[in-house]
Amino acid sequence: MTHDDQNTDHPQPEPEVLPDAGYRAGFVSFVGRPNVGKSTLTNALVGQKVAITSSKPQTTRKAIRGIVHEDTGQLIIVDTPGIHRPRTLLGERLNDLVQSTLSDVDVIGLCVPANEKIGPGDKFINEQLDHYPRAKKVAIVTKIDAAPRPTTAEQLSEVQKLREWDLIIPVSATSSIQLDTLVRELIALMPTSEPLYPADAITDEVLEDRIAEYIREASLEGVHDELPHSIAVTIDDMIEREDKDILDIFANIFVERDSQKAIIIGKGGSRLRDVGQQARIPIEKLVGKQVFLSIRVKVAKDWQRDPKLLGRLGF
Ligand SMILES: Nc1nc2c(ncn2[C@@H]2O[C@H](COP(=O)(O)OP(=O)(O)OP(=O)(O)O)[C@@H](O)[C@H]2O)c(=O)[nH]1
Repeated sequence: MTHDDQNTDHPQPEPEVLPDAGYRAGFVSFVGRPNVGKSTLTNALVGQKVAITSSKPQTTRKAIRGIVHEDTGQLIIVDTPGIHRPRTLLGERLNDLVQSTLSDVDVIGLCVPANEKIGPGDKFINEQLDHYPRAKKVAIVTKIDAAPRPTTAEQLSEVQKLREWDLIIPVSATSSIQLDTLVRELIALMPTSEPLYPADAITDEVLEDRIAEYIREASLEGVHDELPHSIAVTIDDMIEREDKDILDIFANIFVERDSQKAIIIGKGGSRLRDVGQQARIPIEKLVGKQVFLSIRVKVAKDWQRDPKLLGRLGF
């Protein structure tokens, strides 16, 4: 992460110790329309160390994406699958998850891109935030590298009209602008607390979940319409080979219909091979060794509406 504080030649006075200064730690969740840059921001804040930590999670929260450690405190970034109007049972469960997640966090950061006008989607999500009075609300204007300065300034004043914010801040995740400031300001909004995680913890998502997510991402490349919501990935087994430094991973891609299965597999299996190749890159990076990936595509009819199947697929 770059340091964007101004440097001067003068010796800096010691930072003033405020009466209530102390270590702060808490949970933040970034919400916003699809594509506004939530994942990119999370990754940039946590750093590229998409590491698996050996430490056991100390909470039961499922969706912790990353933990940022600073001298002043700890920022635990919790993932939400996005607030949307439920159409299926899956949608409802995801919304339940959002509800329980957001009811628990200390800060909610609404992400709005600098380079797109605020629309009904942003306003809908902003209104939903009223249901979480406990959380402090922060507006994050993302992607400022992609907008001329006056446009960003205009966006900041539009965002200001949405509600009383505890903080409004412009950032760019890809150009590392204002990321240190964002971390500092978010920590300042957290309650004083003991560290909630050990200093080497970066995420407590289990390895299998991350691997499944990479396969799901790769399987979504180039597909559209309703298919994305019909895909679920499970991992059956991960086995270290005894004779070689290779990890065998056996995964399933579940779809809802035969027609979708055909799309995922592609002509002569070509698409599925691409999915495997594409997914292997981040997975090998993650596990730090060569991976052999075996993916089977299975049809679980209407799994989004079937409570039993949903349970089996991890929802
Ligand atoms: N120029 C620019 N592009 C960015 C920035 N942050 C994210 N993007 C791009 O915006 C797109 C969406 O970013 P994501 O991080 O996937 O957005 P998201 O909000 O997590 O999207 P969902 O997962 O669909 O909710 C990607 O193509 C990113 O590369 C930024 O700071 N500057």
